[in-house]
Amino acid sequence: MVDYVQENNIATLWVNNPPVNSLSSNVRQGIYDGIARANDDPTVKAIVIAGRNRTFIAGADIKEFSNSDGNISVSLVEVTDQLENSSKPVIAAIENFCMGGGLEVAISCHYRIAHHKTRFAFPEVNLGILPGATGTQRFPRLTSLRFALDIIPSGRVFSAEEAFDNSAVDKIVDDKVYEAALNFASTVIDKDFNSRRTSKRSPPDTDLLGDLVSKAYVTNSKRFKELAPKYCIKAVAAAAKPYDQGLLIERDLAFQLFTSGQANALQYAFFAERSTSKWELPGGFNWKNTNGRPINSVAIVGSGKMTAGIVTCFLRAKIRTFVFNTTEMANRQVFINSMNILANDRKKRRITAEEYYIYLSYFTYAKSPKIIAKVDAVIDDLPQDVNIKRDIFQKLDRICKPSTIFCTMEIEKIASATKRPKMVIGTHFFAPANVMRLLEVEYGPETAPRTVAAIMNMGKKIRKVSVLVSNRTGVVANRLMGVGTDQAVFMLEDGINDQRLIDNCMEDFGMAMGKFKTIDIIGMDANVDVLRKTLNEQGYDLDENRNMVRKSLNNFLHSYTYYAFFKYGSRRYPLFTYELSVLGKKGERNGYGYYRYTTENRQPIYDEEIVEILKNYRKRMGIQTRTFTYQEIFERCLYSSVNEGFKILEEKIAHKPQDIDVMSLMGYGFPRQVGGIMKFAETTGTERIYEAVCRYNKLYPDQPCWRPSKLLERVAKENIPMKYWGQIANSMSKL
Ligand SMILES: CCC/C=C/C(=O)SCCNC(=O)CCNC(=O)[C@H](O)C(C)(C)COP(=O)([O-])OP(=O)([O-])OC[C@H]1O[C@@H](n2cnc3c(N)ncnc32)[C@H](O)[C@@H]1OP(=O)([O-])[O-]
Repeated sequence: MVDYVQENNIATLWVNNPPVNSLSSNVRQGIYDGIARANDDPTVKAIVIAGRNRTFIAGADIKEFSNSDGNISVSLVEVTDQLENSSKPVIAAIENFCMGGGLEVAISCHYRIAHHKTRFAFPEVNLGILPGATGTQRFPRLTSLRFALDIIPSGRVFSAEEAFDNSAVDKIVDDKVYEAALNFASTVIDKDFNSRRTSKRSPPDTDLLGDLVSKAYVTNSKRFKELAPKYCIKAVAAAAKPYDQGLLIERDLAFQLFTSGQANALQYAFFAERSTSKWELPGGFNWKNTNGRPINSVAIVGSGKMTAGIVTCFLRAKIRTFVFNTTEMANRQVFINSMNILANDRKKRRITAEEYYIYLSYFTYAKSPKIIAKVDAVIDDLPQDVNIKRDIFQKLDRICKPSTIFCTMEIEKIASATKRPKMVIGTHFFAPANVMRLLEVEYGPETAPRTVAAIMNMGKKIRKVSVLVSNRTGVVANRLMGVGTDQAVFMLEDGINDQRLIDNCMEDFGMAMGKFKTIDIIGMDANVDVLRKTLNEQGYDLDENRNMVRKSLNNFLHSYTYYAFFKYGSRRYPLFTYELSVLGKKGERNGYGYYRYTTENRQPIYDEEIVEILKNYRKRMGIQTRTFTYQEIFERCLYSSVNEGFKILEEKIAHKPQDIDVMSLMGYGFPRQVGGIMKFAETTGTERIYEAVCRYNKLYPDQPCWRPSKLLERVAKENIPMKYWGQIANSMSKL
């Protein structure tokens, strides 16, 4: 784990814990013992710490946080103290990743030499903790309170150049960082380095503490539903006190965070996100035993609202991207929109000017399908009309090379229209596609495992978190969270007069956005499309009925019969959203939805008109209004999604609870500090949720989302821990 190598009078401690040299207990012990050995050896004059596997140290081993193997070794605080107190100068040779505990190790050394491409960060805040191995006290002393208050509460990654500019490293090299560190070591042998002991210094800007702290509170306020950002600010502020006092404050805050449920949930989310790449298919094919061809070129067919967002994902990954539309104007518009997205990235310094031009050079127009004949994958962004889609894909099937994969949301309909059903797969991007990291990948009954492998790898290349699901109807993430949205609409219809009440309840819980704000952002049309599709599956045609009623009655909106047709069937549908869409409210896009929006300010504004529309609606529907408790709002919005999550598992649409959690986190802004909808179920207690689901099922028999999932029933009754839920679902007979 840590190799001790001596060359002449310099000892090197090589950290070797692949893949990212995390600071597991053995590594900590190895560094500690290595420093002691070098200090005891009179022939050693200086010590270098470097990392094997072409990286320095990416931080603590997160698995050990919740899963100690009983291996008692020294703590990281003991290691950092041991480093700083070394009687011989210690030089850190830093490259690739220097994060968390790794950065705490580096700043406890006396000198730091870094490769110019090194990425530095204190990502602890993202795991619900703080740099509690003296990092909050040493870092501001080495750099400044200003820089520490920027870096530690945000967890943002910073470059070697920024590290140098802020005195966090002493030298940057373009090549061979270890050799540079050895050379550097030979220049400091026998020199006094007492002033290099970080804890002995004071931050250079303590006089500005008040202003800097206020600024940090404002900058990070959006994340204050999580405890860690606030605690990080408090801990860094304590660095203005004498070191020992600051350290006590750091320890106290670190302990409080470590034992909070949030830290546990955030660490769970870290691994859940990574676990989605370990996909598995029912026949035993999986990410390990299946190779897919690399996707080096794609064609995006169509020009919808999301096209430019999708295109930029590929451009940023330097994948040759063809945009295929039959009109030059449509192609041009996609180019302009993609250029605007990248220009914004450049303005916000997410990419450099050079990268901007390089990325754009990967864009190509295609007016004729022949131009895209040789692409590795075609991505469908055509209008929702299946006949148009089938027609175009039939043509592409004749033109494209045999290995071209077709990605569409209508897998079975496109597969049956082509002679390559094995090469047809579903990809669902979430809007805005250039921002949202979730990619839902759906396999159909005929999709080949190699096609799955190719598209899952493509997802990684375009920096998406890809979740593999089996194809049923519609987007799984929408199904998961959509049931909760329907509940919100029903409660509004049944008596809540203020949409903010439900939105606030969800936002207080930590959701990035309330239910009605989400409907507005997604757009009324998209929501009504889902309703239209659901009704189609039940044999109803929303528009057909609308036309029918229109013909027979002048104003169908006043038609009681029309609504009664759906309401008094066996199932209730969230028709109020439909009513608003018919009234011309399209959501945030046209400024009118459940809220109002102005062109200057896209923030939702409460709209009293909704109450009037609601009153008329209720009258026509014959709804007797009633009051709702906060608890009922909370339970109906969230427990309905939990029940749906269990159904998605038992129907074998998703493979494991982590996949469902990632969909809720990355597709719908579920609070990361709760871990995801399934982790929420575990924390709340499945027994409690099952009891509520049964209660609502009795109260609302016209809402099938309350039929209790068999899997939920079993895990609740037998009190089965979450780690077995996927296994049990897979052993249940297919529904
Ligand atoms: C008292 C205070 C103590 C100190 C606390 C801290 O240091 S807190 C700060 C702690 N540090 C952090 O928060 C940094 C967390 N790490 C990262 O942000 C990224 O991994 C990366 C930027 C280092 C590399 O990105 P990349 O896209 O090149 O690679 P990738 O992300 O795909 O990971 C590759 C594999 O390594 C695994 N693994 C990675 N890190 C850890 C870890 N620390 N531990 C365990 N495992 C870890 C990861 O699961 C994956 O395993 P798999 O699935 O192949 O079995």
